[in-house]
Amino acid sequence: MVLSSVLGFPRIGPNRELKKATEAYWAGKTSAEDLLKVGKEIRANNWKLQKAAGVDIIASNDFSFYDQVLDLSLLFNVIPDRYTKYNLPALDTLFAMGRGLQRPATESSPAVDVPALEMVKWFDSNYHYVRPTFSHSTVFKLNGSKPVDEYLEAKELGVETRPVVVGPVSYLYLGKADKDSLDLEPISLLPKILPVYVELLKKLAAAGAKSVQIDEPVLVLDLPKNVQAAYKTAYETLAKESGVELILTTYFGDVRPNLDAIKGLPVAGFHYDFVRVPEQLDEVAAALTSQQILSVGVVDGRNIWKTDFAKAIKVVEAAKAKVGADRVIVATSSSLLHTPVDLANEKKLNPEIKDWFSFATQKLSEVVVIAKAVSGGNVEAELEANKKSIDARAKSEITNDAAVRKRLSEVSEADTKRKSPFAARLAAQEKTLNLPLFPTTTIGSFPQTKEIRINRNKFTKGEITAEEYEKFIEKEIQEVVKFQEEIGLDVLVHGEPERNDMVQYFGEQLKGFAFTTNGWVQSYGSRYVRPPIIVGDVSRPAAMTVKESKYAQSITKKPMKGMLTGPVTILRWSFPRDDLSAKEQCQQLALALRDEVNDLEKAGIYVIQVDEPAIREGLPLREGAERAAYVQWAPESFRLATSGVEDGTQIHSHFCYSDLDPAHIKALDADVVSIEFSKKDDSKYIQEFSNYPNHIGLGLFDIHSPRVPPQDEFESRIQSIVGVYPKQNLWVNPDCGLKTRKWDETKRQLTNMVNAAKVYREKYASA
Ligand code: MET
Ligand SMILES: [Zn+2]
Repeated sequence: MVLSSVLGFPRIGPNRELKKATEAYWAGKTSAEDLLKVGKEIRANNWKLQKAAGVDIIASNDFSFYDQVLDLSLLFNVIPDRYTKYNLPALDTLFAMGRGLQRPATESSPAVDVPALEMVKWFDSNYHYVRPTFSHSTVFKLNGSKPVDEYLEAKELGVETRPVVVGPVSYLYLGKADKDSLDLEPISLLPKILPVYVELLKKLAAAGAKSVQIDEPVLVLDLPKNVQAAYKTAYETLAKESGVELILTTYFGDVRPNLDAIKGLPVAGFHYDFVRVPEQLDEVAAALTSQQILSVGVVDGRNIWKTDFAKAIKVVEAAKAKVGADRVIVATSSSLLHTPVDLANEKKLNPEIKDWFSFATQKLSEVVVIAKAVSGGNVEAELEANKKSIDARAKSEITNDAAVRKRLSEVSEADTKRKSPFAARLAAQEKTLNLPLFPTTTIGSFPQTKEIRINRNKFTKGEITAEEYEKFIEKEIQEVVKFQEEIGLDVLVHGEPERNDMVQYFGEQLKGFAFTTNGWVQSYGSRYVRPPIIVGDVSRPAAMTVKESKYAQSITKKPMKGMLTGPVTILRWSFPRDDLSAKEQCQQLALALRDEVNDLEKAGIYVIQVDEPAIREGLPLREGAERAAYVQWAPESFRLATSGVEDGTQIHSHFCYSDLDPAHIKALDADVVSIEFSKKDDSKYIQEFSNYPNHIGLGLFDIHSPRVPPQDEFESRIQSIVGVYPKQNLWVNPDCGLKTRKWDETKRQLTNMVNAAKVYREKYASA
């Protein structure tokens, strides 16, 4: 009998109950007890749901009020001193580390302003974890009992669970040294943290847990030798001293390059992601001892597609043939945290398309059916229905648009190159645009006010007509344009008032996309996203942004910048197809955007910005062929979208979010790029892009903060940049769009920025 296993379930609740409860608590509207109660209800529902679906191995401790890695930091007492001095209850310490602690001054105490710990992307997903931050003074000790409590809580409900915790090597390797301990290498703390893991595992065993899912996802990264070596130390200790069976769990990639590090470890078994890397089966199976279990992840925890049962069963059968039915478990590829909760909540999806989807709740039955199928159970009806749906999708016109395929097959290399090299383009652009030294601009969005949101809602609900809404948007554009002219910005934007979200706005107008009404997925803390779904071949039925940009240009003599989201970013922030390569999906998006870029140019827009903030996060986790291919096709897609214009049309691009590779950015061949910079106080970082051959704007202020840097601060920032970059290459702009700011701050921030640029312009004009 092959068992079924689910590695974790979304904790946000079917109707975002957790978000509502958490935010109400933060706002001081409800008590901690109220919040704890909601958490308990969500956990109970999740366990019961899984049990009712027939899942054999159900996870506990997959719940979190913020982030599962942060939970471990609290549990292991990895709490930097700056969060302990206010004597907060545990729950508030958790939130202080996750989101910072701000309190106004009172008569008896000064104001508190402690920033949050660093937040980092969880591998290549859109989930973010809070980075463990270690210092020489960190003292590991058990500081609570969350995993044990939640195990017992499930048990009381009659549900036997398998607790899940992030393992010691991954926990340390995902962390970093605190500011005061920069010489500390986190992995060197292994001997100190192991006893605390042992204590925790012993407590779980004492509570009755027979096995524990111990997540070691860093095994899919390129690991340094000392980290690889840490596995043996860690797991020999844990296995020997804890008295509980461990299932060492990996996901999101290929473990083979690190297989030697875990081969022969005294654990009960291993879990691998065979959705991402089915090819690893032979080698990982061969590395098992004769007793060890193989948990086979075949139901995708990262996407919304119905599992192709025939394909999944083949993989499980192959595993069975290698290790025997009693040592195989059928599982989700990863936790289901990254999928929306329940497809049943979607009332508006086209039924043809809806039949292709499977959200977390539906995936539970999938694991169960596959396990039954390979155990000889009778699931004929389920297999047949599944085959019908899979075949229908493969044959559907939505997934096969002959015109799109033909157009893509005709793309030539010339289509991905501008007509002339940068120098010639620049000369042509100087004529069209006639910009001063240190041209000033913004990144696109202006404050999304309450009024904007109210009117958009009214329009969506049909409470105002399209004409009324259009008039409202025009009025917003007028105000934004007028303001920019008043303070003397050089390249204007229309402010993006018509856009709900920089990806959704385009997805809604492109053919090949579907949208959910309730398909929320946790991004970080109480922030959830609802990614569009690429369901079929993508094309652009009609212009998407021309009307607004053209209108904006018609009311000013200054150049108006058109504003688009790039192909890589649209792909990365959507649920992609699993039946077409990422590269081809990106190229289809690029062609659709190319039409838009060309139409903007035709409409008299001669500066066009194509944002690619997600280009870095798309980089495959490991070095190798896949990564090498990505750094080719991702910039190439951008160039395919932007190379149809004349030399005199200036193409901008924009990036925010950390750690860009200058070589990667260079490959876009954009005339001007703007990058996030204001928070990088590292004096080395300023050099990073100094060889960038085209023009560049380093973001001069943090758009996430209401703080208004005074003019002289802007001047000294410009001063330090002018020392490193050729001054004729430089633009002056913020870090990113201003949509989350208030008007008052924005006005003062931009005024100071523009005035500082003017000072430098005059200085060099007279020099
Ligand atoms: C995350 S990048 C955002 C760019 C977009 N044009 C904006 O200004 O909001
Ligand atoms: Zn940005």
